[in-house]
Amino acid sequence: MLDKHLFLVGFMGVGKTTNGKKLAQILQRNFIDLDELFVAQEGMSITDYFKIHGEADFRKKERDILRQLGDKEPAVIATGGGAPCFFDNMEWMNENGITIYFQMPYQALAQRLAASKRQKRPLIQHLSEEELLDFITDRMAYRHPFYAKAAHHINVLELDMKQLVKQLGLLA
Ligand SMILES: Nc1ncnc2c1ncn2[C@@H]1O[C@H](COP(=O)(O)OP(=O)(O)O)[C@@H](O)[C@H]1O
Ligand SMILES: O=C(O)C1=C[C@@H](OP(=O)(O)O)[C@@H](O)[C@H](O)C1
Ligand SMILES: [Mg+2]
Repeated sequence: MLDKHLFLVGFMGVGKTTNGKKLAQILQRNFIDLDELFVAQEGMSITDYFKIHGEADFRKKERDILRQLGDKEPAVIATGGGAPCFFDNMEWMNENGITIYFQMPYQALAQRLAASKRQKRPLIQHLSEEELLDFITDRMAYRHPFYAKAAHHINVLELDMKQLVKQLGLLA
């Protein structure tokens, strides 16, 4: 396990970025956030990129940036919530590392997203908590089959990263 990337996948707000940093620290590896890399390379926020170029262009760039990671040393990589659901990104991640699907109940996800800085996430920035729940339910109907191709499925609502490391034998 240790000589491959670990790709964290799952819906917006499930904690890929926050937990990814912790996981990388525990495993003493580099941490890469696909969204942060996107912002650094394009020189603008994801919200601005969506406004100026639209989602279709975002997805193409996101795919290209993901592919750049193939020859980097093994890292913990937090993907954006949509990345696994476009092109053959999920197959590519499965070929180039270990994929871990972070899940939690939709209600908890809606609460968490409502409390977070929504302006950073263009797809949900104008939604109320109630609308968020409908949005999550709708999108997950489409997205879950992509996420479900991950090697490991983990409920992260009450899981800390030390437990995850043990559960998956990541330090073994
Ligand atoms: N274990 C946790 N408990 C409570 N809130 C959390 C936890 N992990 C993340 N959050 C919060 O949830 C929001 C989304 O987390 P984030 O890591 O950005 O998710 P993702 O990268 O999957 O979209 C943030 O506001 C973050 O502070
Ligand atoms: O689910 C999505 O389509 C998106 C998720 C975001 O990442 P997080 O999952 O880290 O919020 C970011 O890539 C962009 O706003 C689109
Ligand atoms: Mg994130």
